[in-house]
Amino acid sequence: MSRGPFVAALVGNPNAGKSALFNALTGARQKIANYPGVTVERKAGRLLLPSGEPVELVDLPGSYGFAATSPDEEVTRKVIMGEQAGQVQPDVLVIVLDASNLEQHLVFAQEVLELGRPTVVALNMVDLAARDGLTIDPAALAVELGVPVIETVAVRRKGLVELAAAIAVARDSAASEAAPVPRAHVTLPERRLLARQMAQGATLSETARHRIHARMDRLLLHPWAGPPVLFALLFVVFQAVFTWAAPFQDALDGLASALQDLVRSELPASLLRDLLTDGIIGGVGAVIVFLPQILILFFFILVMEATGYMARAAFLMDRLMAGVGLSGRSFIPLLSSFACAIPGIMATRSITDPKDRLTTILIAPLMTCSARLPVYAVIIAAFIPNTRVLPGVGLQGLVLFGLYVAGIVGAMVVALVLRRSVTKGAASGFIMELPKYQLPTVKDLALGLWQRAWVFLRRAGTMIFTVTVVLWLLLNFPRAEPGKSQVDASIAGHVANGLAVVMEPIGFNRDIALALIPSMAAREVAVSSLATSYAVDTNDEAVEGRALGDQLKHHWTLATALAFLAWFVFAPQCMSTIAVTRRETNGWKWPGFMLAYLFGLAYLFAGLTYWIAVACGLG
Ligand SMILES: Nc1nc2c(ncn2[C@@H]2O[C@H](COP(=O)(O)OP(=O)(O)OP(=O)(O)O)[C@@H](O)[C@H]2O)c(=O)[nH]1
Ligand SMILES: [Mg+2]
Repeated sequence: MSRGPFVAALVGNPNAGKSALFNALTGARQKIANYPGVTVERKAGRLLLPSGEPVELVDLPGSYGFAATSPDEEVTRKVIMGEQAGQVQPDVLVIVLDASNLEQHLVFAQEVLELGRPTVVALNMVDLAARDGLTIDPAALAVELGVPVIETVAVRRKGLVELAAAIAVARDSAASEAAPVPRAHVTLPERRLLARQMAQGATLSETARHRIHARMDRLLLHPWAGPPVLFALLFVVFQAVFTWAAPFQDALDGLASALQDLVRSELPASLLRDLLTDGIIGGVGAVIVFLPQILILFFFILVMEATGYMARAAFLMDRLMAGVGLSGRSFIPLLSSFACAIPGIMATRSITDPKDRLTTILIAPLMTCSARLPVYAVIIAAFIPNTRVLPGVGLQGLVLFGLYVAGIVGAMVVALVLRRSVTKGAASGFIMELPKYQLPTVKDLALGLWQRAWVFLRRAGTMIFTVTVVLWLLLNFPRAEPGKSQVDASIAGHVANGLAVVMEPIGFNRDIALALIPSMAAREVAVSSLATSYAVDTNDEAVEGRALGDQLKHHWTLATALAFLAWFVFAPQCMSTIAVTRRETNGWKWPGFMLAYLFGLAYLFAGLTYWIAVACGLG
C-alpha cells in the first residue's frame, strides 16, 4: 500500500490548547489554507517523529461534540470521519484535554474514543491544574480511557517528545490492525456521568476551593448558559444605575438649587449674578448630579474586574467577536471605552494584528462612554415614565440598557462591514489566561471609585466649567432689545439658527443645535448647555426655578427626545477622541473617516427614530 505520510489530527474542546500544541510540535513547518468549499481554516504541518520520520499533523477547530452544528465543528466531525473533501482521514487521533477542566473535556473525548480509532491523549495544561491545587494521575486516566495519556504543557514545550513517541506507537498499531473496533455507544447524560466518575477517579488531590471555582467556570463559561448570565448581570447593573442613584441625585440637585437661591438673595440683580446662577451653578451643577450614577456603574465594573469575572466575560465574548471578524483581544479596549474612548483606544496597542486594531479603534466610540450617561439620564428621566415593566424591572433602566445595547450592536455591525471592506483581512487568534476567582478588597474598590469620582469632578471643574462659561457669554452677547429673545439675539443663537436648518429634518430644534456644538468638547456639556440656554431665555422667575427636566418637557416632543437619544448613540465623540485616534493611526485619514461615518450614522438613526416616532403619533 503506497500513500502519503501518516496523518495525525488534534481534536478536543475549544481552548484545550490544540493550536498551542500544534505550533509547538510543528514549528515553522506549517501550511494554512481553507478547506475546499468552507471558510474554516485548514492548518496542517509536519511533525518529525523521534525516528526522524515525518507525520502530517492537522489542527482541528475545537468542538463540544459530533452533533454540533457550527461550520467549524462540522469540519472537525467530517475530518475525523474521513468525509471532508481535501483531507485524508487521520490515522491517529490526538485528543487534547485541559487538565484543569478535566470533567468537561472528557465528555467529547469519550465520543471520539467510541470510534475505536488509534488514539493518544495529551493531558495538557497540567501547569494550570497544579497552580489550582489539582493533581491528576495520568496512569489512572490511561486505564480508564484505555489509551495512552501523556502530560503536556504546550506553552512550555513540556511533554512534546513523549507525545510524539506515543503517536509513533499508535501509528504502528494502526498499520497492523485491520479495522477500527468501535466501542459501545452511550448517550450524552451517561457520558457526562462517566466523565465525572473518570475525572474523580484520576484526581489524586483537589482543594475544596478548586472544586467550587471549577463549578463556577462550568456555568459562567458554558457556551449556552454563560452569555445569558452575562447579559442578566449587565441588565441588573443598568437597573441599579437608576434606582440606587435617585436619592443621592435628589440631594445633589437640592444642594445646587439652594446654592442658586443663596446667590440670588445675596447679590443684586446683574449679569454677574446671572453668570453665577445660570452659567456656573446651573450648568456645572446639571452635570455634577450624575456623579452617583457614574459611581454605581463603576462600582459594578470594578467588582467584575476584581473578582476575575471580567476576563471570563472577554473569554465568552471571544466567540461572538469572532463572528464579526474581531477577537477577544478587542474586548478589553472596547470595555474600557465604556468609561472613556481615550483609554480604550490607547489600550488597542495590545492588539498585534494591525487591521484588528484599526477596526477596534474605529468602533470604540460606539461604546457608550460615561460622559454620555448624564445626557441619556436627563432625557430618560424627563420623557420616559418611571413605571415598572415587570416586578423589579423599571422602564427607565430598560431604556438605558437598550441604548447601551444599541451602541454595542451598532459597533458589531460596523465591525462586520469594515472587516469585509476597508479593514479586510484574516481574523487573528486570541490568547488569554483566566485569572483565579477572588473576593474584591474594600480598599481597592474604594480607591478605584475615588479615582473615578476625581476624574469626573476634575472634568466638571475644568473643561465643562470653561465650556459652560464661554457658552454663557456667547448666549448673553450681544444683548437683546427688551422684550426680544436673548438667545435669538446672541452669537451662539445665530450659529445655532444656521445649524438648525440642517438639523430640522431629524426633529432637532434650535436649542439642540445649540447644545451639539459645545458637546464636541465634552459630552456632558450637552446637559449643561441646555440648562444654561433655557435659563438665559426665561425672564419669569417662577419658570426659571424649574428643573431642567421640566424645561425639556415644556420645549420638546417625545419624538424629538427619542431622536436626540439616538443621535447620541452614534454621534462622534469629543475632540479628544478624534485627537487620540489621529495620534494612534498616524494621520488624519482614519479620524476623518471616523468623524464622517459616525456623523452619517447619527443623522440617519436620529432621523429614522424621529420619523418613526412621528408616524406613531408621538410628535
Ligand atoms: N498555561 C498553559 N496555557 C496553555 C497551555 N496550552 C495552551 N495554553 C493556552 O491556552 C489558550 C488556548 O489555547 P489554544 O491552543 O488556542 O486552544 P485550542 O484548543 O486551539 O482552541 P480552539 O482553536 O478554540 O479550539 C491559549 O491562550 C494558550 O496559550 C498549557 O499547557 N499551559
Ligand atoms: Mg485552535
